[in-house]
Amino acid sequence: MTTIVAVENLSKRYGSVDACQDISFVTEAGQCVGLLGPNGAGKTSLLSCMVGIKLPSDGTVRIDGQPPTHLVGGGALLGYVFDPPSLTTDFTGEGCLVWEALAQGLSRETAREAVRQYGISDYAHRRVGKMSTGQRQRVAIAAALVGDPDVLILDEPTNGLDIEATRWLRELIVDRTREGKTTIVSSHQLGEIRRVVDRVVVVNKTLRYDGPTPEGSAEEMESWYLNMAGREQETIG
Ligand SMILES: Nc1ncnc2c1ncn2[C@@H]1O[C@H](COP(=O)(O)OP(=O)(O)OP(=O)(O)O)[C@@H](O)[C@H]1O
Repeated sequence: MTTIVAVENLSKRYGSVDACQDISFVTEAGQCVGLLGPNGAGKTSLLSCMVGIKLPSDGTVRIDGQPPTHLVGGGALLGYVFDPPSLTTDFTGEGCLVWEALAQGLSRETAREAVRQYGISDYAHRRVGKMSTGQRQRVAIAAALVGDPDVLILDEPTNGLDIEATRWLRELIVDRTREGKTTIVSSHQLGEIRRVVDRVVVVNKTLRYDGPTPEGSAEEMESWYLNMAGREQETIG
């Protein structure tokens, strides 16, 4: 097993707000890891530090041994999508993929191939600003995948996706894992998460759990999660 993502003693503070406190975990190449935690638990802050769009207050992140800030434009290693996706609204869907491909030193044809491969041809000619939430999300995911990155980080990617698109994303993640690619995905959809991940990490400011996805019914998983996230008392009370 080769460690591809290493988070070590990561803390993120915004003024007096502690979003993440002393979080450490590693992800092996080829794993799919689900990141769970209640609203405000620090998932987006953690993932933002992991991809280098925010700097940790303390601690380090290494993607294949390098700080993520050294990987800007290095899409072959790292792709990511946050919610809402950061796409230029005046670009067409295809334009976004072309932009991303050229930034990575890839050809326009690679971008056009990705439009076909990721099933966004029906609306890729439309401007992002005129797309539905789900269409935008699919374009953002396709743009993140244009360089076929070894590591893909997705923050609540099923937001706005319909049932067909949710299945599309699930199959895409499962295929990536089969190919030995790494995916880290945050979500509030426990049922969806357990269908694609090998392992879950639960945070609520601090790391609460890092291990295999629990077995059992949907209700049992929900109770397990609330307990891990430190929410069981509040829910029962
Ligand atoms: N830019 C910011 N400035 C100040 N506080 C922030 C900022 N971004 C996040 N926070 C705070 O940090 C904490 C963690 O927020 P974060 O968005 O990382 O949580 P999350 O787990 O992704 O939440 P959700 O599930 O609701 O998306 C929250 O208390 C939030 O209000």
